[in-house]
Amino acid sequence: MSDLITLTGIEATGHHGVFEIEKREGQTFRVDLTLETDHSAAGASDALEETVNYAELAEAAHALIVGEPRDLIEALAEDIAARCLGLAGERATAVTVTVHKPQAPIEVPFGGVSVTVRRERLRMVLALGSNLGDSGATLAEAVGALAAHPRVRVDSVSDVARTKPVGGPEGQPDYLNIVVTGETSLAPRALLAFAHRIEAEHHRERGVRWGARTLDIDVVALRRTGTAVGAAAGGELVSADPVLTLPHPRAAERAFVLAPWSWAEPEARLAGQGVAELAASAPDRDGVERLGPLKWEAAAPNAPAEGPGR
Ligand SMILES: Nc1ncnc2c1ncn2[C@@H]1O[C@H](COP(=O)(O)OP(=O)(O)OP(=O)(O)O)[C@@H](O)[C@H]1O
Ligand SMILES: Nc1nc2c(c(=O)[nH]1)N=C(CO)CN2
Repeated sequence: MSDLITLTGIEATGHHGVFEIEKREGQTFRVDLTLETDHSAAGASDALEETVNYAELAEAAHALIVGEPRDLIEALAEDIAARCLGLAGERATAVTVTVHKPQAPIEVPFGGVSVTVRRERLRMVLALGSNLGDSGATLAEAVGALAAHPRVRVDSVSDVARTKPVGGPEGQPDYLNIVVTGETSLAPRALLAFAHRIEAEHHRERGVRWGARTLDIDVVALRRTGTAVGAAAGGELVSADPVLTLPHPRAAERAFVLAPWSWAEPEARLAGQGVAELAASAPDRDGVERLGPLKWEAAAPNAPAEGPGR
């Protein structure tokens, strides 16, 4: 989508800032935002329901400027981006938000200071595994925690696979593995940090490489929205960053990831190849047994609702 809705100069007094005096006295904040959308339907029908009402976007940004004080304008920009994507839902793919702070406490003459964030809705594929403790319950709670995040939407949870351990020390218990697909408006690094937080809540310890673990959550792939599941590498994010390598560097050779993913999304592709075909030729394919659905809804901390960025 390459059509835009742009709002500039949404202005109000807010109480954001690191310093106590900023929180107490307040100052002017100004916001510009651009929503990436598709105007073809609204352009043809002339119907407000087919687009995102710019007044709602402006009111949302205004409410956050005058609302709960944040220390950083980065955090305010992040909140506004999330709210706009939540309001727009499927009608937008991305938003760019700039927060200006013209009276910032800077001791030298300056012409202006601002931060800009761009956030987009991403299709996500996560692989979860566990081979210590009550693995079924742990996986169910982890899916519940993912679904309860306001900026994550879980669309499908694969059947559970019982799998033979791949790599790592001898004598580990079998794993339970699942794949979760859905959408997020979190930045990729923030999604990984959230996954690590859920792992930590389940007492994940990192010792021996590929050692037994209570819970592992890997980001297998992220894809821009608006590209079909089966599209060859369509919109797939690629990154060589060791903190978050995309797609996951070992996913394409792991039947314990590929098989459950193909059960949840039979047409899925990874780096241009069919996931089901990759699963059928992965070295560990004979160690994968399909058990059945995971009952996770009851484990959700809050009932899953709405969608990313609400
Ligand atoms: N796509 C990714 N998903 C999850 N972690 C990743 C990814 N790319 C890089 N990493 C990094 O890998 C590091 C090790 O992750 P972790 O301890 O989960 O590895 P592991 O599950 O034992 O092994 P493997 O990476 O082979 O699945 C993490 O600190 C993380 O920053
Ligand atoms: N069967 C199985 N083997 C593994 C798994 C896993 O989830 N399942 N995870 C690993 C590192 O992430 C290493 N080996």
